Amino acid sequence: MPGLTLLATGGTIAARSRDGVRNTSDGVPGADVLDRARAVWGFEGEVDVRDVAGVGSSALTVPDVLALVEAARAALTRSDGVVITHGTDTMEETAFLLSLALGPAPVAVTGSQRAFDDSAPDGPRNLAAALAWASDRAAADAGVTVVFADLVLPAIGVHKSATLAPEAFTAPGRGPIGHVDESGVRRHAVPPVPGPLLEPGTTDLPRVALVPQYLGADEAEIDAAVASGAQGLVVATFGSGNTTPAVTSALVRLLDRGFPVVMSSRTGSGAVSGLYTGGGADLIAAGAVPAGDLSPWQARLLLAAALAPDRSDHDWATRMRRWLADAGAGPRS
Ligand SMILES: NC(=O)C[C@H](N)C(=O)O
Repeated sequence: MPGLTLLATGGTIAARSRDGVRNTSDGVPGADVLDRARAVWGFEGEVDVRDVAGVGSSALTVPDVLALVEAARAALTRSDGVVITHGTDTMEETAFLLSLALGPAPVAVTGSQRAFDDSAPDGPRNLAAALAWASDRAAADAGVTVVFADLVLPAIGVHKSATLAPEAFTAPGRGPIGHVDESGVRRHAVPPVPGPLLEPGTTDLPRVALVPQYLGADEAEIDAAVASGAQGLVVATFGSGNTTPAVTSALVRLLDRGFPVVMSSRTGSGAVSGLYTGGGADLIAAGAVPAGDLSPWQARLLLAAALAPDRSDHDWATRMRRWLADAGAGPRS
């Protein structure tokens, strides 16, 4: 059995530049990226390389990522662990979908902020670290992680927090759970790893809208989301879970007719709650589900997975609350 499978999807780690502009849709194959990474710390383990896509991550769709999930699922039957190279722009969403589908399987996602042909690239070291992590016992039950800039971050809660800096990812309140550098692999925390929520073979997810809060927001985006066929809605609230009076009223009306509404905060750190009347308290009283410390983007995918078709149990809210509790993002009932 080969040690690892590398699934290459493109992104800046494979991109070449011309006149200062990067092209992520005409990148180098995974084998070339792997060669450079092997040179960093002399990784000699066996790696089965598969090029599954060759695009910037902003061009990926949910069905594309669900196809990647299936490729990772198949790879896990042939190898001890999976490493995925991926653009950084949507890495936090892909890593989260992988964790919703695969639970505790050892999958490390990485990429770079600098192009393959940069004179001081960060990609080879990031991939070297991901290979070292995924082939180490420490990764065996840690689930999906993002390995980047020497840090090992859990997929749940990971967030791209810098546009260009090589230290591109954080997971406030949740990570890093480990480090990989010249001294080797160190794991110093056990992340909560809920069991899979997505059924094997899922090829698409129901449409879920994301509605942002901003000074003076009214119900226009909510109306547009419902009119466009959304089957659920995540509101990126102010602070600890608040919304404008107009948005609170519109969401309570939706909840009263059984429309799924989930709360997440636009702050980037900490959990949402029902602390204030006129906002979070009213939404939770009407049946909105608070998504703990999940970002609006990860909460959107969680709701979509909880609403996914072909489930015998149709209670999306129960499924979400159970998963959130197992993820350390909600109360245990
Ligand atoms: N650093 C990167 O990989 C950004 C790139 N635009 C991508 O997400 O594919």
